[in-house]
Amino acid sequence: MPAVLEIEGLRKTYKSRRRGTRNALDGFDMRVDAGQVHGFLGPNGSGKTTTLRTLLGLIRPDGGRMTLLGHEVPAALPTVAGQVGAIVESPQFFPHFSARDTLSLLAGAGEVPATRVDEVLELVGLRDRAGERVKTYSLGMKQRLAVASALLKNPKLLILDEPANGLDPGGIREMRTLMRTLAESGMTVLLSSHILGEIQLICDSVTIISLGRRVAFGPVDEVLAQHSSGAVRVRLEAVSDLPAATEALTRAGVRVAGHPDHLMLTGVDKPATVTRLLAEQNLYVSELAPIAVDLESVFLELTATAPVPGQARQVDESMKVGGTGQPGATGGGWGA
Ligand SMILES: Nc1ncnc2c1ncn2[C@@H]1O[C@H](COP(=O)(O)OP(=O)(O)OP(=O)(O)O)[C@@H](O)[C@H]1O
Repeated sequence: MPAVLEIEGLRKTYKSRRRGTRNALDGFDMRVDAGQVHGFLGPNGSGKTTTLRTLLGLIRPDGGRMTLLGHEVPAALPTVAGQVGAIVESPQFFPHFSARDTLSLLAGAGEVPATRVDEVLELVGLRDRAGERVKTYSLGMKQRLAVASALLKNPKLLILDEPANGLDPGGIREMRTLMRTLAESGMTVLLSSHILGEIQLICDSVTIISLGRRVAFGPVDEVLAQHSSGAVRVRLEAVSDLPAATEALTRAGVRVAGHPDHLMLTGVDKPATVTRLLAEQNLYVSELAPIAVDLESVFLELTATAPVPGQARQVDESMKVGGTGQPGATGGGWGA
């Protein structure tokens, strides 16, 4: 599958006399294949927006290589810009314009056929409110308008920073359907989001960034499998057999945690071994279920951002160069 977006060893340091020096990107790598919906995940301050802004030529990197649609950027941005739609920061719209006026203006400026305006209004679910002024729109409706504006040129690659921001549950579901529809039509979608359940449902593949470096990437299923704990829940036909099963499994080197009506096993390579071990003792399994790990737990583990009772974690202190925090001491943070 060809890469629509490739980043190798991207580095960016922000320097400010007042705020000091900060490594936002520290040799970051990324690859997004054609036709995929790709999730870009990372804690606050981990470098997502810096990556996207650098790709779009809004920030100059300190090192590394980037390609969009097979062309080196930023040099080839004038060539590829027409094939990339992006919302990286909340766009500002004229409050007294309607969605249709706004999109017609943008279509005219971008030499997009006027008929495309109604197509994108329909796609993002704004058709019925398209004639009303933007200032009367809810946050979610403005978000839909932003997506519509990025879709106007029917881009090959659509980059969206937090597209579900401000959407209600129905809107989030519609956005999910829209992303999938776009991917099925051949468009590649790169979206950053903090709604990990949503990413797990929508995305084919993900990149997780922490402290300006890639800490996981690949198809969602593979990332989950790589970080699966190997935990298995076992129920027996007779609950009274659980102590005997615990003894047999422990003797065989399996770690067992007992519960009133089941056992939790960890460190099991092949669940079939458990069935065999127990059957040899005339103990019969009624359920053997691997415990699925979700993207949220993988994310919290890899970025070290799981909440710690009694501690208010601070945002990305660890990234300050020459400051009190040391790289890797903590992950990024969710706080203010
Ligand atoms: N213009 C800037 N000047 C100085 N530091 C900056 C600037 N922009 C970003 N940074 C710093 O670079 C780091 C990465 O920021 P970035 O906005 O890329 O993170 P992010 O992953 O998009 O975070 P969030 O999820 O909160 O949007 C942070 O420490 C941030 O404070």
